[in-house]
Formats: sequence, structure tokens, C-alpha cells
Amino acid sequence: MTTPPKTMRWNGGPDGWLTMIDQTLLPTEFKEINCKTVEEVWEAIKMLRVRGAPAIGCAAAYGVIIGMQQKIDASSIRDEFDRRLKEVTEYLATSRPTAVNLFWALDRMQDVSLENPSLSPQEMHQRLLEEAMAIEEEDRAMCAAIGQHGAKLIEKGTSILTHCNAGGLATAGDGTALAVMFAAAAQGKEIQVYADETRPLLQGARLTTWELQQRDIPVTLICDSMAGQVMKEKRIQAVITGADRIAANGDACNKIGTYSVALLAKAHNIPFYVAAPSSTFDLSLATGDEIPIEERQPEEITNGMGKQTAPESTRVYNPAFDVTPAELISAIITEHGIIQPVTTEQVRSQIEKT
Ligand SMILES: CSC[C@H]1O[C@H](OP(=O)(O)O)[C@H](O)[C@@H]1O
Repeated sequence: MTTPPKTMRWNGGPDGWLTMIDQTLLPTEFKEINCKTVEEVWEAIKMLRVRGAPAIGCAAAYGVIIGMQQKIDASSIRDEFDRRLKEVTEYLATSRPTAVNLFWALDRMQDVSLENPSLSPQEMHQRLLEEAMAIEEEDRAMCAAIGQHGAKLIEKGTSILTHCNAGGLATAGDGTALAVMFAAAAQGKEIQVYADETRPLLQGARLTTWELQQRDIPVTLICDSMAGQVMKEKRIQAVITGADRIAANGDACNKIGTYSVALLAKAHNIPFYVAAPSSTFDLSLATGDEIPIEERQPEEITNGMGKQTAPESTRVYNPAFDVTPAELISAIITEHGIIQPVTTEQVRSQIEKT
């Protein structure tokens, strides 16, 4: 088993820069890129060089540090600093609309300013970096806790289907859904995984298989359209996915195709689990109907991975996410434990106390 590389890392102090794996090149090329402007961080999030709800939050937090570098010198005044901080956080918030972790992280960076009115710009810059590092470290711990709680649900010899990539590459730690698999495997439960390729950007084929192979966990790649057949053939005993935003009633938004997998799991009486940290919950939304769904460029479908597979000017609809209603979710696994049954009362009871 090889030690997995870190999804991202900060270099230096407040005047430093962010290094991250460019996930668009995996699995055929492992390349790290350096982001030294806030625009480069914005573009990396937009283009999924860094992706996955928790990882997006961490990257955005570090993007704030970079964005503030232009305005810090001995003559800086705090009002100007705060105006720039608002400008930078609002800019980064436009990169992608669905993963609530992006907005949760940016709000935390703004809160640093509200909670420290008397710090100088230089002191604030240092304090913001400490907050970004805390967000990264907390995410790492949340992943580990999710893994341990989720592994309790996994029997020895279980075959698990997953959709998209909710692994270490989607977080600052071991992932969410994949953290459960890593923990179960480490406990000797001899699991195997079926990974949906996850069109159109193939996070499952490119990233989930790559991560599982690194950990010597048996993985079988299937087309998204094969999920029902493998369930019908009784090859699957559990489904685990990640999430990008979970509403107060437990409706979970995740990569497009997850809702279909949840319906298939229900039809085949297979437990469907969602693994996500508390930072992925948006209790301001009563249900998943209100979750903004990102629509991405048609070329991701008509020219997937650079090869044209549809006629020019073909009309395309490309929603990047869908919402699985709570009634299709057997349990939600968080760093605090298991939410089951998945109801507003259970969600609020666990998440509001955090
Ligand atoms: C641990 S969150 C992972 C989550 O994010 C992915 O979306 P994207 O690759 O577009 O950032 C997908 O929904 C995963 O389940």
C-alpha cells in the first residue's frame, strides 16, 4: 500500500502559496500545481483541478489568504483590509454553487474579521491563515471519524458500490465514503468495491479506482448504466456515496446519477448510505428542493475527455448534481456518528449540537 499524496498543502506564511494535485490529469498523469493568485484558485475550483465539497472549502479558505496578499503593507488600514476580504470571499463564492462547504469555509474566514475587530491587517492576515489551516486539520479529523463510525455498518466480505469520488482527493483527509471503505479494510473486513465510472467527468473511473488501487482494495469499474444489473446479480450488499449539500430533512445532494443509484438500491433492498461531515449540512434549507444545482458546459458531454462524441451544436442538458430524498437514505454517516432514521428531528439533533 502506498501512502496517498495530500490533495493540497500550504507553503510558507501569509505570503505563501497553495500547492494542489491537478485532478483533471489523473490517473494518467500525477502533477501538482502552484496557485499564487486568487484567480488561479478560483479557476482550479471551477475546472475541478481541486474538487469534492470539503476539498473545495479548504482550497477556498487558502484562496482567501492569497487574495489578501495584494493589500497588505505597513500603511494598510483595517477598513480597507475588511473591504478586500469581503471582495475576495464574494469572488471565490462564484466558483461553484452546489457544495455548501465552499460557503461554510468562506463564512468562517469572514467571521475571523467580525470576531477580531482590533487586530491590525498584518495580524488579521496571520489569523486568517491559522483559520484556513484549522479548517484543513478539522477536515482531516472528520474524515477519520467518519471512517470509524461508518465501518461499524460494514460486515465482513461486503461488496460496496460507490458513485463519483468521495475519497481523499475530495477532502483534506481520507475522504468520506472512501474513508469508510479504508477503515473497514484496515479492520480486516475484506471488502470489495464496485465503482461507477460517473459520467461525464469520470471521477469514479479516474479517481476512485486510482485511490482504491493505492490501498490494495479490490475495485471493479462499471459503467453508470450497469449499477442496476450488478445489484440484480446480488453482487452488491451496500451503497455508500458522498454528498455536497444535505438539507435539514436529510435530503442529500450529490453527483448526478446518485439519485438513480438510490432508487435502484431501494428496489433491490440494499442499504444506501451517505457519508458526509457536518460542514456539508445546510440547515437553512428545509428540504433538498432548494439546493442550487450546478449546470456545466455542454462540451463535458459532447467532447468528453477531448473526443467529440455528438454532432456539432447538439442541444445538451448537463446538471452536475441531483438530490436523493431522505426516504431513500438508510443512514447518514458523519464525524459525530450515525443519523438513522434520516429525519429532520434526527438531523437537527445531531448537527445542531455541533
Ligand atoms: C466528499 S464530497 C465528494 C463529492 O463531490 C463530488 O462532486 P465534484 O467532483 O463535482 O466536486 C461528488 O458529488 C462527490 O460525491
